[in-house]
Amino acid sequence: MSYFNPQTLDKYLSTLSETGFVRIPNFLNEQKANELESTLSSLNFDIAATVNGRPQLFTAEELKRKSNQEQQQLFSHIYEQASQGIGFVYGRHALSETENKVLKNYEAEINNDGFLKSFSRVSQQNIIKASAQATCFQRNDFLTRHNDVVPSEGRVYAYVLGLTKQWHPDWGGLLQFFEPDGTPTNSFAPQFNSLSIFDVSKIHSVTYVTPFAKNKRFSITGWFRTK
Ligand SMILES: O=C(O)CCC(=O)C(=O)O
Ligand SMILES: [Fe+2]
Repeated sequence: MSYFNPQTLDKYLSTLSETGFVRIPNFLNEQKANELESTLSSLNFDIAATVNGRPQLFTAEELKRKSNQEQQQLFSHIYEQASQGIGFVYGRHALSETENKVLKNYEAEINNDGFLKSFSRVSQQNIIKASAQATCFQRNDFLTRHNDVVPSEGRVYAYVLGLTKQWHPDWGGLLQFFEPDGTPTNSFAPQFNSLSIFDVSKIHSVTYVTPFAKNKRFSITGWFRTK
């Protein structure tokens, strides 16, 4: 059984090179997508947040150990920065450090030669790897506008593999693109087993997940890289 759904990537890759982004539906074999979804549903995520302008990771226990006052101070600092368009809060689990077999297997599959070659061809750059992290956005999580350019990592394309089974667009959590002046353009609502790919220079955000979101927004995200 093949890990990916047999489909021709070519038409999607031409859209990617013409517009800078594309979404491929039904990307993985259905059974593999279900397996990843149930893996993420029971995974421990650290909490990634921007503190004093720097990304920080907390374990859930570390946050719980803080007093109410410390938590309030931390979040009022995070929200003050966010009000100026800086920062994020969401759950993250790095695949480079995971012991989980299902996730390890995913990482190996997304790094298969065929993909790396296809993405090298479209970008006309030598893509040597795809990085990966599992993410979970729940109520009150967000990721403000940014681009994904990191020259030291040689990021070329970002990808988001959607693993949320049920989502309502009114719950937020949209992958939202913007013009450089902040005008919103395209937007992708979470969609199970879709692979969204975009040029790292595109400005984007994950919109605030509302307090009435009933589910968690699970994804595996990463970058196709030259370094
Ligand atoms: O989860 C998403 O849709 C995008 C995540 C993202 O922009 C990032 O991790 O840099
Ligand atoms: Fe991003």
